[in-house]
Amino acid sequence: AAENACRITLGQANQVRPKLPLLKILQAAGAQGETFTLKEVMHYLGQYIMVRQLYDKRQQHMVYCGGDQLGELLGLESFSVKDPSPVYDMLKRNLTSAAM
Ligand SMILES: C[C@@H](c1ccc(Cl)cc1)n1cnc(-c2ccccc2)c1-c1c(C(=O)NCCN2CCN(C3CCCCC3)CC2)[nH]c2cc(Cl)ccc12
Repeated sequence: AAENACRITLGQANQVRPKLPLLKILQAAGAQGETFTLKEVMHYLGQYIMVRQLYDKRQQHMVYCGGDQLGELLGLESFSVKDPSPVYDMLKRNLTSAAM
């Protein structure tokens, strides 16, 4: 019925499609497929930072991504997880809506 159709489209509506450079980073962290929720994108980016050991072991909120593809995408050598704005700016540039 209509509400089911609505739920199906809503389900699809919050999917995003990462552009290739970001998709490669997510896949390096174990992501499968080409469309994700924003929550999944953030999860895989966090996993990527952990697996590539880009965070400072002593100051664990600091991420040193210079020289890594993540740093290329962010245009940053480092950032603090306490200020997500550079990450959101990068996502705006590297995510398209998958609903289309
Ligand atoms: C609140 C959240 C966040 C989420 C988004 C943003 Cl833009 C900032 C901040 N967050 C808080 N600390 C982290 C973090 C810190 C160091 C290393 C890895 C992750 C995260 C990030 C997550 C995540 O999915 N976080 C789950 C719980 N984290 C706690 C921290 N844990 C580790 C901290 C370092 C030592 C080992 C555990 C991992 C699980 N995804 C991210 C992706 C990026 Cl581009 C940057 C940071 C994160």
